[in-house]
Amino acid sequence: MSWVAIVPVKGNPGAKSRLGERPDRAGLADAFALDTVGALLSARGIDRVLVVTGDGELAVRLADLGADIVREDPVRASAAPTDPLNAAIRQGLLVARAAFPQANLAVLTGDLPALTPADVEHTLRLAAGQERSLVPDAAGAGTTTLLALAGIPIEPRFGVGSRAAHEAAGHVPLGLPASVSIRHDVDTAADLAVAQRLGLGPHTRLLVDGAPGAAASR
Ligand SMILES: Nc1nc2c(ncn2[C@@H]2O[C@H](COP(=O)(O)OP(=O)(O)OP(=O)(O)O)[C@@H](O)[C@H]2O)c(=O)[nH]1
Ligand SMILES: C=C(OP(=O)(O)O)C(=O)O
Repeated sequence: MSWVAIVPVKGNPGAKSRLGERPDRAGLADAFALDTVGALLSARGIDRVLVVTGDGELAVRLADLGADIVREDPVRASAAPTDPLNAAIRQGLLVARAAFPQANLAVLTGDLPALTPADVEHTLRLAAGQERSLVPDAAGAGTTTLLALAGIPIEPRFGVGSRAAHEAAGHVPLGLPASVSIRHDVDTAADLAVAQRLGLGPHTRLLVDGAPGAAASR
């Protein structure tokens, strides 16, 4: 089966504010996106990765990895000032549906620095059996990945309580244990310490290993 991934990336200066005021915040936010996209590009079954972002510098680095960039529409975002994340995702979904009408779609948050290609491939195998599905975050209330088969409408409702909102819209949670990398988005320093134990992707590992103990002690 053929899948297109859509990844929203806020970019800097505002990204990952819940990591707190720390000098490596912006670099870590970039690294999370690079590692998420790198794992997706290495996963069998993912044909294209579309990144929706307004951060031009990061877009160049993501494009160098092999991502297709959808430049976030500032008009669209400002028309939905309370919900720019879902506005950006809708923008990516429109591009994907128009360019790849036969593809199944998977929306992933761009903050999965421990994501492995093997976990992506396992997720896609499970998702092939459901018109609409989702992967909850490790805590269970949020969503890291929202999936729909080709031609099935998909309405993103990311944000607080998104798992329940997505389930109400017909997305079935896939049977993945909380330990798998695809359930581990990183919002806080504590999340980063957990992701470090799972195994970080190369961009994030470089930053975290450069400051030993930083992830666990903040
Ligand atoms: N393109 C785009 N992506 C967004 C936007 N807001 C959040 N994202 C991305 O959506 C994913 C999940 O968002 P969050 O976990 O809230 O990330 P964040 O907004 O950087 O983090 P906080 O500042 O701590 O809320 C991450 O990949 C973000 O980069 C947005 O306005 N536009
Ligand atoms: C975007 C989400 O959560 P968070 O911002 O906490 O990562 C979500 O779970 O839909």
